[in-house]
Amino acid sequence: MSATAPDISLGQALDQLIADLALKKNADPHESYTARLLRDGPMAAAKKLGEEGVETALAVAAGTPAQIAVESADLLYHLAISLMSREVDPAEVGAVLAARRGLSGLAEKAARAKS
Ligand SMILES: N=c1c2ncn([C@@H]3O[C@H](COP(=O)(O)OP(=O)(O)OP(=O)(O)O)[C@@H](O)[C@H]3O)c2ncn1[C@@H]1O[C@H](COP(=O)(O)O)[C@@H](O)[C@H]1O
Repeated sequence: MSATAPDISLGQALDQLIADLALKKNADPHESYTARLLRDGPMAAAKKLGEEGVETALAVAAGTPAQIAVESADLLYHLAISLMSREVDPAEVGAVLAARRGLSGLAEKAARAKS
């Protein structure tokens, strides 16, 4: 991995990506991979997302930090495509994460086990 810190945060890069993808939604599928994936629909997007999840997991298990970063970026791209393919606003995902903030995963699990 690079010795210096990147000059863009993951949140900023994701916001930028999501804005860029919205502009590609109705592009020519011969000129835009995004448009091609969206044309192919949610089932194809889900398959691609699963593949990228496995590739990321394999990188985490045995890859270098740089390989993990590359596979993670592919995974996030295909997650963004998958959300678009089902018309889920990425802000909804953000809201779920924000609502969970400060609630320990362990406490949440324990509360679930009792109900
Ligand atoms: N961030 C990405 C991005 N990340 C990953 N990918 C694509 O996803 C692929 C990773 O999936 P795979 O390794 O499975 O690739 P593959 O086997 O060639 O894929 P398939 O043949 O199975 O479709 C990469 O090779 C890229 O082609 C991306 N394609 C596009 N973007 C962004 O989307 C923008 C719009 O792209 P277009 O819609 O193509 O103009 C670009 O400017 C980028 O910012």
